[in-house]
Amino acid sequence: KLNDIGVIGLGVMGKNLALNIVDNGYRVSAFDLDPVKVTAAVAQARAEVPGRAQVLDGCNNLTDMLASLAKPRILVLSVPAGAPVDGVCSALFAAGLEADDIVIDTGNSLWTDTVEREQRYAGKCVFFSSAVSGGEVGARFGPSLMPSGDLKAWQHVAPIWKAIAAKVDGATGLPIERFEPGNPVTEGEPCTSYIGPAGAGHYVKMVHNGIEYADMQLICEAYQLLHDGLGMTPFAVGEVFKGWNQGSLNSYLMGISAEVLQQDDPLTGKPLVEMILDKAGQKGTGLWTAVSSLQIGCPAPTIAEAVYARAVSTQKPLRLALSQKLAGPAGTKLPEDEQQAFIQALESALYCAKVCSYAQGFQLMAMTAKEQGWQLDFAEIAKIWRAGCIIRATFLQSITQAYRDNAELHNLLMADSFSQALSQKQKEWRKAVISAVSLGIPVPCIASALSYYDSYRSETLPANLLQGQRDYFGAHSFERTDTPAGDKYHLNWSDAKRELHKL
Ligand SMILES: O=C(O)[C@H](O)[C@@H](O)[C@H](O)[C@H](O)COP(=O)(O)O
Repeated sequence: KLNDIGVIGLGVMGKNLALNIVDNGYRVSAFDLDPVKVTAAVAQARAEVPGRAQVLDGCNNLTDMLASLAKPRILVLSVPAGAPVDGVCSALFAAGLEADDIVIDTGNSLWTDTVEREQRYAGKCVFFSSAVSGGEVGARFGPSLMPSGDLKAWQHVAPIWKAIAAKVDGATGLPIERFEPGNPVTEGEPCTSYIGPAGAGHYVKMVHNGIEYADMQLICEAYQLLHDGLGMTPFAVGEVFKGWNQGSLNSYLMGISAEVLQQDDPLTGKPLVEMILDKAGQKGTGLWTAVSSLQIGCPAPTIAEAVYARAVSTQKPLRLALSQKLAGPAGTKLPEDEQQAFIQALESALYCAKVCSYAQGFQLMAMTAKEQGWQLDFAEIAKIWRAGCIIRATFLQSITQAYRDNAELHNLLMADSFSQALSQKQKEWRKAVISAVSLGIPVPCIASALSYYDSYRSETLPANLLQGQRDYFGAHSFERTDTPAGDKYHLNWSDAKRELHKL
């Protein structure tokens, strides 16, 4: 009997996706340039559920893989973004791939590359894509999947994707999680649905990662405030996070942050986090999101600040030098009697800033969708992010609801549920930022989100002076508040009479 699907690239994500597909009853062919990885994956599939019928067939080359698959063939690529994707495609064409075979790129590819590949490979194969979120455990037991491209191809892929995707309870919206090989979650709503034409899925995943950056940075800022500002141990901060994880800040990232903070270093016995060098890595998706927001003119300061925070963290020598040169506030600890109120205020601040970073991400997707002519369903996107992915959080249910109430929502801050919550919590948010500033502790994301909030609730912004400045030095002209929109004026600043001209 021919197999149902092939997986190419058996690194952590590829191997786990393959095992997940096998768990769900599909026959899988697996290939990797490294034969050791093939043997290991086949052995793991056998060992995890001894004696089970469905198998993982290891292939020695792509020709064998193509021969082992039912047509039209479905091939999952789990290789690094960029040239490796094209490398595998060329090798598949050489091995005999056919025009209606479906190739699915599951890496973190730049969305414009995906658009270009679909066109470039048209007639040689159906180049499809499905971004995957959830890391290695997600890939193994249920990721969030963001497929896009040819709709007919999706019809072929959908049954497998819906089977392997994370699941949520339809009524509560809560994840249904089980991490047992051979015993997949089959009940509940799958966290995957067709996103749109080529590139749309990778764009949505990119924004997911931009929001992920902001979420992570916000939690890190809270940690530094509690650790440096209140003198709490990492373990004690972990306890606070565990408490917050029971409330409106419930999320996968909050949960793992508590675990990381309460983990001791196997080598020294000290809190592991105190042995980890404070230099953050990044592989590009957050940066792409910030760049996309700047290009399209969608304010996403909290996402951008999260990218910058990673950048400044890598400049350790400069920070060490400047920490000896630059003065800061005298008091660096919050008095005991203010600590409880501060922890509460910080919880509100984190919630408000989190809402703002999601508002930035969803508005960015909406503006790009308009530009690209995509029909993105934001209620559905929030729904498939409720489980499996890195930003999974109960609060995504409220976003789903907000877009179900109004699919044309311009910005999440317009939704009553969020505008009321932020209006109610903004006092505490300000208190947290004021304390951070007076303690000299950097909160680029918590504070930029507050400025974002205050900018959007400002009927008038100082852009009137800015237009005056631009007109003064560059005759860039300005619109007036008392004439029809679009009418442009320029004042002759260098002329003593300073005449105003309608352009
Ligand atoms: O959704 C996910 O499963 C993750 O986001 C995944 O895609 C990956 O871990 C990031 O790419 C890490 O990104 P950085 O290395 O840029 O932090």
